[in-house]
Amino acid sequence: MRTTQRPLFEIDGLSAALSVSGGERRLLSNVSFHIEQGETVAVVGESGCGKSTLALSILRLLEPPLRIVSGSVRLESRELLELSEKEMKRQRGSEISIVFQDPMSAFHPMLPLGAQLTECLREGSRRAKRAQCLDMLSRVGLPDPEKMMGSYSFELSGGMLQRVMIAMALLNRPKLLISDEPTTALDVTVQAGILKLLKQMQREFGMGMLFISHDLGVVSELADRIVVMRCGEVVEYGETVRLLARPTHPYTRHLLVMAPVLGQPLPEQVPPYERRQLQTAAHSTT
Ligand SMILES: Nc1ncnc2c1ncn2[C@@H]1O[C@H](COP(=O)(O)OP(=O)(O)OP(=O)(O)O)[C@@H](O)[C@H]1O
Repeated sequence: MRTTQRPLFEIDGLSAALSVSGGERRLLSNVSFHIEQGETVAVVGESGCGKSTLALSILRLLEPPLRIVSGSVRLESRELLELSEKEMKRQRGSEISIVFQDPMSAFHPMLPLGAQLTECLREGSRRAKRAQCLDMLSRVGLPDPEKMMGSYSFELSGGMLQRVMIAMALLNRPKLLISDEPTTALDVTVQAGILKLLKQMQREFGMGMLFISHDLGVVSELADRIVVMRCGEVVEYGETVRLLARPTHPYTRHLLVMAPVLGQPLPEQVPPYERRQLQTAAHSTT
């Protein structure tokens, strides 16, 4: 429910484009939504719809030929698109953190994990930083944090390394955590554990979470509200329970049919002829 106060995080009319010879191709068109403190908002859509472009735009990490064209991105009323690069650098990793899809590529293979974790902390003595890292590693459910600090990324399983990445993202207690397909690269058996951990950490720290996924089934467990994106545009946006029970846009219905985890029958509101079409489409692509 929208309060009268400004939300924790707000995107308004955000558009981004890719420069191509003779013009531009829109990758995000007029994207708007907000996230309250302690709330999870999921952005869902198929590959190529612009989810990662959105995450990188929020962090101002888009590189040419990609660029933000217009709009506004506010964290606690601060306009991120107007900050200097130095100010924005300070926001990243402290006020807004991100957990990426592939934990293996997020760490330097030749540096012990402990050194990479402590590097994220700006204040405090070496000893205090180490203590903070050990505390966070145990909070994310890793056994033997001392040993973990001296380990290298290639020595850990994907699931364990994803937990280290989550610990790293949370070290500075960010106000907003962006999770960009955090379980896609992992075994099905460890996915549920990582989702549970993210939810638990979010509750513990009271932060807002933007959860990016191609899978409506995964986000149905986690999100308070869902933003459905297609070809860079928001086609539907609403509370999870309502959106899953009564999707209004045909594309949302299509994603529902494609969501294996959800395993629910199609909502009654989908007319019979459309059900047949959607089910046939789902079967023909699997
Ligand atoms: N650096 C780039 N150069 C050219 N095109 C790009 C670049 N980055 C993204 N795109 C294009 O922008 C569109 C959106 O890509 P984006 O990675 O944001 O989608 P996505 O929804 O995150 O997809 P996925 O789930 O596969 O990561 C795609 O058509 C993609 O090909």
